[in-house]
Amino acid sequence: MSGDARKTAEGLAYLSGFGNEHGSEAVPGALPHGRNAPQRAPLGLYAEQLSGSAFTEPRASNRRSWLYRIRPSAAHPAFTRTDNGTLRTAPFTETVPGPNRLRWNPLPEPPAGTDFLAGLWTLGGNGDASQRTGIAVHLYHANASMERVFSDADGELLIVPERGGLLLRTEFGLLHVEPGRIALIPRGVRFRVELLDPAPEGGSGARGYVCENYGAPFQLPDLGPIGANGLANARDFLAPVAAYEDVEGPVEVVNKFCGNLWTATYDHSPLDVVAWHGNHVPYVYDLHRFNVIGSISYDHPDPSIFTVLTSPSDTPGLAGVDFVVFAPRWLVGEDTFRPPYFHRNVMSEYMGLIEGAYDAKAEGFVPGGGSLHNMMSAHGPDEETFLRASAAELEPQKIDDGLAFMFETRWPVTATAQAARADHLQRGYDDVWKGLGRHFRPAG
Ligand SMILES: O=C(O)Cc1cc(O)ccc1O
Ligand SMILES: [Fe+2]
Repeated sequence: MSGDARKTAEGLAYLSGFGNEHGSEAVPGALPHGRNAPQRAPLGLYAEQLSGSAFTEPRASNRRSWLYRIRPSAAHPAFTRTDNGTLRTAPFTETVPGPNRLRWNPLPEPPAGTDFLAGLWTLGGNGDASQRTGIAVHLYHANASMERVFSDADGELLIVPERGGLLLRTEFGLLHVEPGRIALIPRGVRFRVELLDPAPEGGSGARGYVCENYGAPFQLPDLGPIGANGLANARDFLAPVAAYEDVEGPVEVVNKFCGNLWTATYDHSPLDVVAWHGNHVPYVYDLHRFNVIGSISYDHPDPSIFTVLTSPSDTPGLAGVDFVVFAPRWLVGEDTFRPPYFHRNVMSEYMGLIEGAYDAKAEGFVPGGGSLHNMMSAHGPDEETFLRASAAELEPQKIDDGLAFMFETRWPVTATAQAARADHLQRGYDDVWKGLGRHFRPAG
């Protein structure tokens, strides 16, 4: 194992900037200059391109990286099928998509020895992985570090921890992510997840959410009249510096391909990239860096103003999925009902809670849980929130007691069978709106 690969999460070095042409070498001289594929790559390494877009996609959306590695990725035996566990993939056909509002409590405790991959539990999703459209919503609960290596050919992985820190050992280097931060692993990039804190505060194991995005890679949203700065600033996305494992010996590598898990035992670690350059790279981002923009006059703005990352579709403004964060902010709206409004949305909304509480729900929406409000399903503040906000004194108010997020997607989300039948599915969620009675007084 190289010195770099043995680093802990503390003191990791990063490269700042989203979408940049980054480059890094763990050993001086490992990264070639002036060409990608010299006749003999430096230090006896193999040169290999990893393409995240078609070769011919427009420059603005073209993604690839060049990796300089001890062994070429091609040097591996055949993959064989292995158990998919609780992982499911689009098209989702185990249930029919429904108009009912659904809400779940956190996942139950997994058996001892559950690593991140085994701990992935699919809630639902849309589209078709082999057509590269749509998303899957997964939750994870793990209590063991991975010893195997994983890569996902079906899509990129947006990891949103809710409990416990993770060290991600990727082909590109090491990333540290913890609750309040997110990680983005591009399609096809191999990585291993190690738990930094086996007994985090509030419970055992590491928990969180994953958006598996089969569609166009996440990018920063356009800012329009907001201007050149704001929301998630590009420089706050951090890519790793090169760090490699020089390990000879059996390593299990699991590959998710068109919905199934495939396994092969390599005779070396595939995390053996000594240098790399390119823009198809993993990132971490601290959600506390999000520059929240909102109304300073009246009305509650649409939550698109809170978009951190968007996966665009062929129709401008219509995202395959938006990742939206409800971060601490001031509310100052005058003569305004300040919490999220009642609404029906053509987009479908999966929401999760990283910590604290969410301003539309007084109770029942808990960290590690989640809610699904599918296309056109009516939702909004629960009764208690409605009554409180309708009567509130409209002083400037700091909302800083929680961190919630939303995966908002253009297609309805179909639940998996395990999600539709789960014990931790809350029965009676509709009741949170039941008491909203009539206040209509025609005479004013
Ligand atoms: O349903 C939700 O809580 C998410 C949401 C938040 C908001 O501020 C406005 C609209 C919306 O869908
Ligand atoms: Fe909503």
